[in-house]
Amino acid sequence: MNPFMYYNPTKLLFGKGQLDNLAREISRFGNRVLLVYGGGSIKRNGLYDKIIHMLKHANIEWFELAGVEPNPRVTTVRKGAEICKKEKVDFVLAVGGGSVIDCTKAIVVAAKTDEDVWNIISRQTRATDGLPYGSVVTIAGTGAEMSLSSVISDWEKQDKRAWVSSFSRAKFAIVAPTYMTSVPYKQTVNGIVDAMSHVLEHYFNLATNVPIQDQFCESVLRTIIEVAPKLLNDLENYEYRETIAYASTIALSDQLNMGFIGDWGTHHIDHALSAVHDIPHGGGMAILFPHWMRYVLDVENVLKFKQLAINVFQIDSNGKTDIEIANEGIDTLAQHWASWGAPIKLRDYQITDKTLPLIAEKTIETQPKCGNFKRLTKEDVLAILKSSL
Ligand SMILES: NC(=O)c1ccc[n+]([C@@H]2O[C@H](COP(=O)([O-])OP(=O)(O)OC[C@H]3O[C@@H](n4cnc5c(N)ncnc54)[C@H](O)[C@@H]3O)[C@@H](O)[C@H]2O)c1
Repeated sequence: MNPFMYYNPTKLLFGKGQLDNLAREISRFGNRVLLVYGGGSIKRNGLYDKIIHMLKHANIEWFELAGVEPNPRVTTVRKGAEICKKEKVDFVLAVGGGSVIDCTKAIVVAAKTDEDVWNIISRQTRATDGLPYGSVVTIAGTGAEMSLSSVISDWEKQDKRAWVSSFSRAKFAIVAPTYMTSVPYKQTVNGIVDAMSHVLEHYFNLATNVPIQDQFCESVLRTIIEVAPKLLNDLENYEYRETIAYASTIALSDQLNMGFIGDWGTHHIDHALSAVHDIPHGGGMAILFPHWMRYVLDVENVLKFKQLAINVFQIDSNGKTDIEIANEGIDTLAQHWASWGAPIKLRDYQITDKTLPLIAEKTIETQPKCGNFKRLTKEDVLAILKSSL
């Protein structure tokens, strides 16, 4: 493995009752709070009322930014930053999923500069300061609560960018499976696929001597595969929600990938795809990942695919070539996702071959070094997209 430094100071409060610590955690940093949330699911499941009650009780003044879009827009980030500046907000609280958390990561840096935040998101300049923020996570999948990264779209330019800053690290994350029982079936599937795709992105790396990291990844994948169908048959089951939520958080907390960088090429393709078509991230990953695997599999890297097939998908290797075993593993992954109801082809989102060259162009334009396990050219990206139709 490569030498590494691990530093993740986000305080994680996980599970039943942890929400009760919210006001205490906020009060360590401020008492004028911007509450950021999405389309209103937190009002329907009672979380909003509970949080407002806690803020009032702790004499914390709050302002609100509601309506953060799935695939959050830079225009919404600007709105949030304006509220922070005008109301002298000293802490931002994200309540929701990856979209709300990502939007908050951008708001906190935008609130501390007069520069347009897109310059930071598009990596023309770096953030130099940021307000502190925390999150209450209401949907499992992205793991955005423990990660530095944020993904923001400029819808007018059809541009979606992943960016990082040391100021986008949360002070705390409260992961609340209790409030995840209201997540609808389709979004639950998207989240499960997203968490698995993060683990798979780590798994496909070029480092040598990473047996512990490999087995961490394999055990998370095996557990998700075992629990996901149970959860999908019983959406209100707390224990299944808890397991998937923990898998999702750990998948992007940098604990599975110490000592190497994973591939991430498929994520880059999906960012360009959803910049053009505004589809859910988990849905895009479900379509793209098996096709990326089939495209990059070759005799030089087959052993990693074979290891995945045997250790995670329990493929019987008797009498089969390495390539056959690897392909059976890929097919089994795709079958699991399809059987859970994940989309399997781009046409499931009414996407045709018309926009594929543009998506390939955007992928490489925003990420010239696309993929680490296998570096992809624009032609490679186009071929993967075509096979995903
Ligand atoms: N920052 C990162 O590290 C990272 C990683 C992966 C993906 N992302 C980004 O995150 C975004 C997707 O986030 P997401 O998958 O968490 O979904 P999301 O935040 O977009 O939410 C999806 C939907 O679920 C609803 N929802 C959320 N919680 C709910 C609940 N408890 N009950 C009922 N409905 C609920 C929301 O209102 C929304 O309509 C994408 O923009 C993606 O690019 C970020």
